[in-house]
Amino acid sequence: MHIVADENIPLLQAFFTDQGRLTTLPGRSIRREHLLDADALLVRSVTRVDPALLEGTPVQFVGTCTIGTDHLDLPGLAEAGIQVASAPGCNARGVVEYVLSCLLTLSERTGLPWRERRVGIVGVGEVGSRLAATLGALGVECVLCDPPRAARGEAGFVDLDALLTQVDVVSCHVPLTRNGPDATWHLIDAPRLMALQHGTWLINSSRGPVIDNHALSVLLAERPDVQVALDVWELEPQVDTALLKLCALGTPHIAGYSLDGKLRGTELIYQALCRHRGEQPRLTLQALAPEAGCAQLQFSAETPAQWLLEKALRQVYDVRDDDARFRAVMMPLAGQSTGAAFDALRKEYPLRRECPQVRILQADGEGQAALLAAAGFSV
Ligand SMILES: NC(=O)C1=CN([C@@H]2O[C@H](COP(=O)(O)OP(=O)(O)OC[C@H]3O[C@@H](n4cnc5c(N)ncnc54)[C@H](O)[C@@H]3O)[C@@H](O)[C@H]2O)C=CC1
Ligand SMILES: O=C(O)C(=O)[C@H](O)COP(=O)(O)O
Repeated sequence: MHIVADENIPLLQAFFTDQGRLTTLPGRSIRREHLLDADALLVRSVTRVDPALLEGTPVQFVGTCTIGTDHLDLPGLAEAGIQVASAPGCNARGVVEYVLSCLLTLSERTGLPWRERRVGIVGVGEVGSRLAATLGALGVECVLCDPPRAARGEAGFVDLDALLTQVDVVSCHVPLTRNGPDATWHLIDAPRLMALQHGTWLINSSRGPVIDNHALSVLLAERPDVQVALDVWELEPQVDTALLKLCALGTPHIAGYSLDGKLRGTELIYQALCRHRGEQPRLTLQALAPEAGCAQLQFSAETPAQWLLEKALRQVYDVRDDDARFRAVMMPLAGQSTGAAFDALRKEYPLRRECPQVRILQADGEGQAALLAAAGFSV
C-alpha cells in the first residue's frame, strides 16, 4: 500500500509505516501527480480534497486527522466511491482550553469576573457540549444554540437571534457549511454583529467565514466596547492585519493545537484505515504518546481556589503567548501576503498538553480539588 500524507501529521511513521510505503508532503502542495500510485491520502485541514484531485488515481481512502471537514468535497467523494474518515472530537478539549484562556484574559483586561458572564454557545456538538459541561461545572451560566439538534426534538436550545440578546459572551463552535437551512457561512453577519449587547465578548475558534470579517472590522471601528478573540480568519492563511489590530486576541488557527488533540486525530485515522483494510488495529496512542508532566504549582491549603484554578489554567495554556507571537509576526506584514508566516507559526507551534494530562500535585485546601477537577484537571 502507498500512503501519501501531510508531513504535519504527528506520529505518522509510528502509526503507518507497517501499513506500507509512506510519502510525506507539505499539505498545501499535495497535487494529483503525487497520487498517481497512491492507495490512501491522509490530510489535515489545509489540503482541499475533491474528485478532481483524485481523478485517475488509485486512491480509495481519504482520512483527515481533524474535526472539521469543510476542506473535503464530501458529496463528490461519496459519489466517486471514495471512503472518507475524519477525527470527530479529537482536539475538542484543546479548543475548550483555548476558550477558557480567552475568558480569563478578557476578564483580566476588562475587570469583569469571567465566572459571572453568561456565555452563549453557538453549535453544541463535540466542542460546544464539552465547553458547556466545563463551564457549567465551574458555575458559569450558558445559553445554547443548535438548530439542527433542536430540529431533532432535543430540548434546551434557543435561536441565534434570541441568544445574542441574552448573553455577555458569544463563542462559535459550528462547522463551516454553505448550503441548507442551517448554513453557517457568514452566520454572524452585519445585522447580528450590530445586535451584540454592549460589552459583548465574541470568540471564534470554528472557521473564519462563520463571521463576516469585513462587517466585523466595520463594527469594531465603531464599537470599542466589543472584545473579539479570533483564532480563525476569513481568508486564511491570509490575515487581515487591520482587523487583527482591532481584535483583543488573535491567533493562527491553533485553538485545537494541543499535542494530545493532534495525536488523537492521527490515532482515529489509523483506526479508520485499519477498518478500511479489514484489519484489527494493533497500535494504540497510549503506547506511543510521550509522557505528560506534572504541573509544579506552589500553593498552600489557604490559597484561594479561584486563584489556583486560574494559575493552573494559565500554566496549561495561555492564549496571551500565542497572541503576542502572532502579532509580532503578522503586524509587520501589513499589506503583504501572510500565508507563509501563518503556516510557519502553525508548523513550529510550541508543545502544549491538555489539562487532563497534567496532574496537579497536592490540592487539599478548601474547595481547591473540587474546582480544579471541574475544570478537567486530575488532582
Ligand atoms: N480552531 C480550531 O483549532 C478548531 C476548529 N474546529 C472547528 O469547530 C467546528 C465544530 O467542532 P465540533 O464541535 O467538533 O463539531 P460537531 O460536528 O461535533 O458539532 C457542531 C455542532 O454545530 C451544530 N450546528 C450546525 N449548524 C449550525 C447552525 N447554523 N447554528 C448552530 N449550530 C449549528 C451541529 O448541529 C452540531 O451539533 C468544526 O467543524 C471545526 O470547523 C474544530 C477543532 C479545532
Ligand atoms: O480539527 C480541526 O477542525 C481543526 O481546525 C484543526 O485544528 C486544524 O488543524 P490543521 O489541520 O490545519 O493543522
